[in-house]
Amino acid sequence: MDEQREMKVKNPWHRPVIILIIVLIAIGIVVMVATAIIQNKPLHQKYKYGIVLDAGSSHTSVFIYEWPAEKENNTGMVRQKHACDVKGKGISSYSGNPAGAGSSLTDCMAEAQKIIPVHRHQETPVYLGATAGMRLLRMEDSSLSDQVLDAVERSLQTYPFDYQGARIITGQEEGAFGWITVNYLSDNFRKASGTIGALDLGGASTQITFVSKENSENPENSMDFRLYGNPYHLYTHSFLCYGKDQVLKLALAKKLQSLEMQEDVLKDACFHHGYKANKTLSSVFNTPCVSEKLADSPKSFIHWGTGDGVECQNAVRKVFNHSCCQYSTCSFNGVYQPPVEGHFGAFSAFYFVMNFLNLTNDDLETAKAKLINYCSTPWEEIKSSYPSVKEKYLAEYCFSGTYILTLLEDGYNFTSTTFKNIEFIKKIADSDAGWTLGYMLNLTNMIPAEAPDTPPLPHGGFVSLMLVLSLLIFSLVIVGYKCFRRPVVYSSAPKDIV
Ligand SMILES: Nc1ccn([C@@H]2O[C@H](COP(=O)(O)OP(=O)(O)OP(=O)(O)O)[C@@H](O)[C@H]2O)c(=O)n1
Ligand SMILES: [Ca+2]
Repeated sequence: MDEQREMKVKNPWHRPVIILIIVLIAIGIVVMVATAIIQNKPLHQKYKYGIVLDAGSSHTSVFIYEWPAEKENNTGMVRQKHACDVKGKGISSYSGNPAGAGSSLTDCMAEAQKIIPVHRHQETPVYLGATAGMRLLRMEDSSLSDQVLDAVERSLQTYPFDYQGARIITGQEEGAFGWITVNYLSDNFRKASGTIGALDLGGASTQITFVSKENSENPENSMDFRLYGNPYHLYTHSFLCYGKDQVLKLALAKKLQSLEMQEDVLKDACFHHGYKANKTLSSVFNTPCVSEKLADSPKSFIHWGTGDGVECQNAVRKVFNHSCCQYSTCSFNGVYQPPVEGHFGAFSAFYFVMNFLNLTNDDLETAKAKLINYCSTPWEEIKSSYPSVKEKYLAEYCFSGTYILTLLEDGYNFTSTTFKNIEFIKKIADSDAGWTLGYMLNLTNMIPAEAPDTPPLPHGGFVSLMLVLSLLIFSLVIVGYKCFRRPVVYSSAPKDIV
């Protein structure tokens, strides 16, 4: 019978071996990817903590920072976890009762004990930095400022944290650490994309800090840093007495000095029409910022608002002395300042005041016009429009707004064009802008001079790459198998020969 017989001439064990190889490759890939994922998956985050007390002239704030324990040297990792405002005034107001300065901290420090996990307490550093209020107290009486610092030190040592010291920081530190804070939070050091300047306005001093191309004409205004492998040449200056509370005293004192001796009514264009308050002379002259004391004058005066924004501007300009400058350019009071460069973040009272006045998004001309209008609003109307705002704050916003615009324009020499480069900010990435974060980063060596070695790929990228490559290999093996497997050979057998 002629019968075509189909016959495979393949090696009988060929197919199972290839299948076994493919299965082994697949298992190998799965194991490889699984290992990569497990090996590289972020560990359950363990956090470390640090506490910084900002003992400002008007009040004290306690800041708690946290960062992933295993990523101490990665920039951008430290964040503000909590902020607590200490009740009452700043520590310098306790010069008559130093112990009170210590006990004022108890509520906020108790909060810190609750927020930070107990097993981290012992290793959590605590720093207190005091600013312009304490600088002024030290100028008046250094033994009093020492007593206040001793009292806060004794208080802070009673907590289970790692107490690292309480000191009055310098104006340069205040400016530079504020600059570090805003640029750290904006991730500008890692991106190396250029930095922003920092403008800080407190109750008793104000700081301006920015990177300048100019060679500094005064070493006191210059600071050099190397951060993450990049050098930064900073211009910084802190004006003691030019915080908004002290400058108000300065402006009032100038007016009081020009009053006729017998008068006891002080007409003030920076306060609203209808505002009237009895004030003592000592409430104005109780600071080293106001040098000439008034003799032969009534012990109190009536502070009488006339609400004239333009006149207020003229009065505020008088607190800046432009008559002497021994450098190529100055801000005011003979202080060297190169022209402002780049973008700026303006925080603390710059923000509080401009935000209250709703001027944070305006250009300079609009802001001035709106402010003049605000200053001319009668006091009764202001009070009824903002019933929940403390009267003391409310009464001063016309003055403070005028001071801020004058300081920026006449003091620091911002123009209508460069004013647009100022952003009024309170927080960046949920952390307050201020000097405290930069201070802690510096003291805990968390900003290295050189860029730390980091893996070329982030974890997510690494895992994805592994996955894609594995799938590619797998597909290639399948395709290879299909294309190159030995063809099935059919052969026609010769008819049976009988
Ligand atoms: N919501 C707020 C909070 C504060 N202030 C005022 O803003 C000023 C500055 O506050 P702050 O930046 O906290 O100053 P300090 O740090 O206390 O002062 P310094 O930095 O000069 O030591 C103070 O006059 C305060 O009364 C305000 O107008 N509105
Ligand atoms: Ca401050």
